[in-house]
Amino acid sequence: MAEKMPAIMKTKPAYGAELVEVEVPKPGPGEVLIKVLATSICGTDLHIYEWNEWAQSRIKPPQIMGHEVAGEVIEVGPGVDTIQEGDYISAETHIVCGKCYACRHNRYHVCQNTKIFGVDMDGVFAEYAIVPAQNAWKNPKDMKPEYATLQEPLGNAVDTVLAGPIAGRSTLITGAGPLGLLGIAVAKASGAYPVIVSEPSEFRRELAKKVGADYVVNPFEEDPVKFVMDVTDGAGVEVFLEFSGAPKALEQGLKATTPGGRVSLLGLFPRDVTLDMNNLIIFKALEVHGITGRHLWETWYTVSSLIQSGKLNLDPIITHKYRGFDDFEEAFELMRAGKTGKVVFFPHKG
Ligand SMILES: NC(=O)c1ccc[n+]([C@@H]2O[C@H](COP(=O)([O-])OP(=O)(O)OC[C@H]3O[C@@H](n4cnc5c(N)ncnc54)[C@H](O)[C@@H]3O)[C@@H](O)[C@H]2O)c1
Ligand SMILES: C[C@@H](O)[C@H](N)C(=O)O
Ligand SMILES: [Zn+2]
Ligand SMILES: [Zn+2]
Repeated sequence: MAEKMPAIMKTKPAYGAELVEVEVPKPGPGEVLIKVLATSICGTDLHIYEWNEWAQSRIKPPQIMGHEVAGEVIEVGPGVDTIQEGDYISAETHIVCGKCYACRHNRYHVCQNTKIFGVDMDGVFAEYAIVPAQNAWKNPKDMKPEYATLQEPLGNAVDTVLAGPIAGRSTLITGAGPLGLLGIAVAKASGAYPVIVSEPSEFRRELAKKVGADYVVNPFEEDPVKFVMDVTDGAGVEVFLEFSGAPKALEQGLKATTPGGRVSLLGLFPRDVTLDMNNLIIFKALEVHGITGRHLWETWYTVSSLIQSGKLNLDPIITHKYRGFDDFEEAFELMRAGKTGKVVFFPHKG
């Protein structure tokens, strides 16, 4: 194995990142070293790349970026007995403490001491990467690396879609970015019908259709509430899944949800949102869920089984594949411009 490797690093507290040569790391106690077979870009990586306000407050350059991954374990550190060399793993990115009030209630997804790799420490946009053994998830050997790396964001989508009954339920999804697209795939595989998607980008509406959306609407040209009412004979949808983080989409989705329906909110809003709570939520007796991260480890079992079932239509979502990291800037700029679904790197060129 080479001693040095290329890695996409946030080198400076400014826009962008650099492709640099760094030492291949050694796994410490409780850690494993993986050969990265596939790694994908998350919206959080874009925020770090853009150096937005959140990134400025959280990231400490120099740091290797990236957290969605699939790889083969090539070395285990001292004290690791759950994972072996040769295991094919993906990784939960939230490193939880196991000791706080939330963890002791089995609510690891809201651990108050959560650290995230690729955010609070070096990540996986490299040929080799360190993963804490407690965060490793073993994959079946025949799972394609480009699917295995998507399991972490798929976990977000699964928790959003499956926070309540979905089979046979009319469903509105607002936002068909990478996560909304994964949400469509999960909703369709789980039997939702009809799945209506509100998304302003034509490119992403087309992707939504390819993934399986039954109806798409452009909320900037047509009223999505009227659209939903027309499709559902005036009833409104049973399930509203918010994947855009757009305040207007939230309001429209709540209006389009049938009284007594279910709402799951994953999108993060850029500012405080003002809503008519009485008429949009309370008098409609809506069931509202905030969604964050993934349930450990129940969600991973569901995600893995859904992929293995062959029912998740992931191929149209993976719009860009890169061998090596040489063209990483193009990948980031395309994603920033909203011209992608999921972007996957295969770091090893050979
Ligand atoms: N809660 C969590 O744990 C968690 C985890 C990951 C991501 N997120 C959030 O989930 C959201 C989706 O992530 P992503 O990577 O797909 O983001 P993205 O920005 O790529 O996608 C958002 C999509 O919403 C669309 N949109 C904008 N305005 C809209 C409107 N008025 N109506 C309908 N659609 C509209 C955009 O065109 C875009 O395609 C983001 O807000 C992200 O921050 C939350
Ligand atoms: C780190 C963040 O981007 C990640 N996708 C999460 O679920 O929290
Ligand atoms: Zn992420
Ligand atoms: Zn904790």
